Amino acid sequence: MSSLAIEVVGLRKAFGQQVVLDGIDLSVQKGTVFALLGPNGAGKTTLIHILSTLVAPDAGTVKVGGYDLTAQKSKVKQSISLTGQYAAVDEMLTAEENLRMIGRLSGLTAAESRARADELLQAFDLTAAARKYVKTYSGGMRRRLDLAISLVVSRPILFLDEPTTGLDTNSRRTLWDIITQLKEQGMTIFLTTQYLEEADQLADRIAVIHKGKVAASGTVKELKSRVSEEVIELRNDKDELIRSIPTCGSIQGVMRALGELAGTVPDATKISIRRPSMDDVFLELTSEDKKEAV
Ligand SMILES: Nc1ncnc2c1ncn2[C@@H]1O[C@H](COP(=O)(O)OP(=O)(O)OP(=O)(O)O)[C@@H](O)[C@H]1O
Repeated sequence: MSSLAIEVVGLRKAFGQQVVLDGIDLSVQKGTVFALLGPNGAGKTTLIHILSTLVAPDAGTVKVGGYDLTAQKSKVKQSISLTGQYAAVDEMLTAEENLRMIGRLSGLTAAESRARADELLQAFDLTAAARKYVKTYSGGMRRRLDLAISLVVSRPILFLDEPTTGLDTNSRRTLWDIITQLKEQGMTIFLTTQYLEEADQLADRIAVIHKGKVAASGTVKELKSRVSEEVIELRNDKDELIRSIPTCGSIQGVMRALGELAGTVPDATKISIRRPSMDDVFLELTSEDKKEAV
């Protein structure tokens, strides 16, 4: 049996004249977290919608859970859960009612639905609020419920479209913990995110899509090492960043970079050297004028 949960080869999708995905190749190992990054409008949601059978591709082969997306669509559906940006939660019901309703709709008995709802409310720290209307929930509680709802019936592959967008730091960290636990239970998680830190924290592998193609893919470490070894940062009195310069990490590289800068940044009062971040990777891969490391 293949060790891959998702295999995509030559995937294409256009909406009218607009080519959104122009030959995407990627693969995701079972039991790992895979993060898809890309600028706004890069096609992340479109890709997740194709992989979760909501949108048909124009060309390419896609296997999800070992099944062919086109020829074995119902098998694919039975292998996946999806939490989208606008999940189907009824705000006029309580969390408990929402979970039980989805259980019943998914074919569980009343007793099974109740037991599964209780289990998920506990796992997602929603027991105290279980009987409150969802419309009274905070953004973080709401997002935990979205995720819980998509897990009422346990499936091996979970798609998460921007799971933490708009959440505060604490809620984001709680969701990261939950996602990590799901992975530890053996689930494969494919997520899209605008937060590079999220990909950095969670993902075993990352793909950056840009202009319809995979601009780069690999582990966080591999992607960071593609950019530069070290980044010099210059800041002013107010600690605002005024220049960042990628370097090859050698003393000569740092000296060269500083030599080239001489006299060009009179406002700079502080200097630091740091490892590249995912932001550097993202900018390097998606910006029109790339900065070469010196
Ligand atoms: N059903 C559709 N009909 C026409 N155009 C569409 C449709 N769905 C998406 N698009 C277009 O495809 C492009 C990619 O959209 P998509 O939502 O996949 O990007 P994204 O990377 O998820 O962006 P964001 O980070 O802003 O959510 C956009 O230009 C969008 O307008």
